[in-house]
Amino acid sequence: MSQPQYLTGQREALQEFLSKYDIFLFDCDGVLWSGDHLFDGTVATLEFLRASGKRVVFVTNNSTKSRKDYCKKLEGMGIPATEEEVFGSSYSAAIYISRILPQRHPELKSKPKVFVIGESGIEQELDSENVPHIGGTDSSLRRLGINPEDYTKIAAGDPSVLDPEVGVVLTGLDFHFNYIKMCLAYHYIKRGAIFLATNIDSTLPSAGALFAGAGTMAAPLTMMLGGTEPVALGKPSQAMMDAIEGKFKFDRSRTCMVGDRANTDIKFGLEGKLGGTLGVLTGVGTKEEFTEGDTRPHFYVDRLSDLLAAKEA
Ligand SMILES: O=C(O)[C@H](O)[C@H](O)COP(=O)(O)O
Ligand SMILES: [Mg+2]
Repeated sequence: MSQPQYLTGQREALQEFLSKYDIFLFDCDGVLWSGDHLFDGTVATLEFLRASGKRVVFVTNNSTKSRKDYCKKLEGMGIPATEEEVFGSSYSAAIYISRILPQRHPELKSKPKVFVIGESGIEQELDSENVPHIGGTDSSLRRLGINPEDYTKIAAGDPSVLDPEVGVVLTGLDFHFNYIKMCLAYHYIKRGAIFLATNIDSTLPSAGALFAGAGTMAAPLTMMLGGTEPVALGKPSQAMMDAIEGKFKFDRSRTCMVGDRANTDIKFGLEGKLGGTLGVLTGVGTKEEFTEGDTRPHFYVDRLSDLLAAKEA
């Protein structure tokens, strides 16, 4: 397996690297920022790339925000962006549910609703595709524990707690995850609902450390279901890559994926047969993973702003 080329501090190698690509797909968490902490030089680097005629698309697995929310976050951090330049796992899942799934599962016509475990980003993107949904940020589900009547009603399939029109369960990063949501999702799936996830990242980088990722919302269901894994629509899913290519019509050979996580971002770029992948060491991935792991980027740098060294003096 080839060794990735380390580019930090290598002006000529960085210039040659940049000359290979017209479009950069940018992961967000762990590359541009850690939570709400913007990494130094991020704005200058994106401005440099855009001034050099490069196209920038933000491709994030973070399903808590919609494209509109991400535009606000990016603008707030001094990074101009349009909704057209943002592609998140919530949007990828919403497109899949509204446009791909009905072709494969005609039975969903009578079960159009999605039971959501996740935050507002998923609800907004399902709304953008006119997909009806329940759960999510519903305050009646943001409670601790479970009542005796919950047990009896769920066990009996009472339609007042198990909506008979739910045909899909979609999990994503949920900061209000709890027992009742898990039990409802399990019973929907046992009753035939299709098990999907926006993404199954194990951890979430924030404040320079790691926290529970979206995958930890799906994992308990997989255990309860005896090992059944969800179909995940975020990176590295090629359904997401195909949707992005369909929207931006880019030349894959002239496109580079920039990310901090080997098993999502780098795998996404490699399996998508992009012209290149660049790992950055400011998020989840480590130098050992990038240089000795099973999924290695073509290139890697310590931090995104190292690309600025390519600028002519
Ligand atoms: O747990 C998660 O959902 C992920 O850690 C997080 O959302 C990753 O976001 P990305 O690095 O793809 O921007
Ligand atoms: Mg990331």
